[in-house]
Amino acid sequence: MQDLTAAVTAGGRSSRFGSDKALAQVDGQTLLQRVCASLQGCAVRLIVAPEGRYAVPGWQVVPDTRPGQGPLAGLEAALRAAPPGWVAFAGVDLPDLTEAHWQALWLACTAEARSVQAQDAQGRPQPLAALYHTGLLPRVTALLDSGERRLRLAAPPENTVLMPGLPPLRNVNTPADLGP
Ligand SMILES: Nc1nc2c(ncn2[C@@H]2O[C@H](COP(=O)(O)OP(=O)(O)OP(=O)(O)O)[C@@H](O)[C@H]2O)c(=O)[nH]1
Ligand SMILES: [Mg+2]
Repeated sequence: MQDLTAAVTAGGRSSRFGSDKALAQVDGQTLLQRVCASLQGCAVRLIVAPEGRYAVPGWQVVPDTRPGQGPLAGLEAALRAAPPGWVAFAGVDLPDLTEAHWQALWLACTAEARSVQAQDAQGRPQPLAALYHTGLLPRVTALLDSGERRLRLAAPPENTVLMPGLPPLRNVNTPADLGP
């Protein structure tokens, strides 16, 4: 984990949630705190968000280079700010993320890989709780410049390692997703 740069992308508007979901609580902790806790073992720790919106001790806030353009733009800002190497990139809205999730992805890295992503039970990749290499920055910038916004295109499929079998990650988009 020391060799990974942590980057939590938190520049969204939470329009479906209705208030800032990063500050919503699960078991006495905010969603942002929970995701940060899963990445506390990383030496460099970044939150991509507007300056002044969040303060987490030990975490550096990096502003979006293209505010409001979505998580692919958040990844661009993260890859730009990170030292060369691997970035653990997470959404704020995955309260069940654990250090074990990141360690499993880290162990699955290969020499050719530029991204490592968990696959859910339906076989869908999970690009918002995934590893990305800083070498992807020119590709991500070119995608955004061309108007592309889909995070799942950030890495070429042939350089993406998919890992089935990890515990499913709950994704919070509305207050109902927080459970009863
Ligand atoms: N840095 C950054 N992160 C973003 C941006 N847009 C969304 N995100 C983050 O990407 C993650 C997943 O995005 P969504 O579930 O769509 O969150 P959201 O955009 O805040 O919510 P909605 O407005 O309901 O779509 C969350 O962690 C968001 O904070 C952005 O423009 N910049
Ligand atoms: Mg959104």
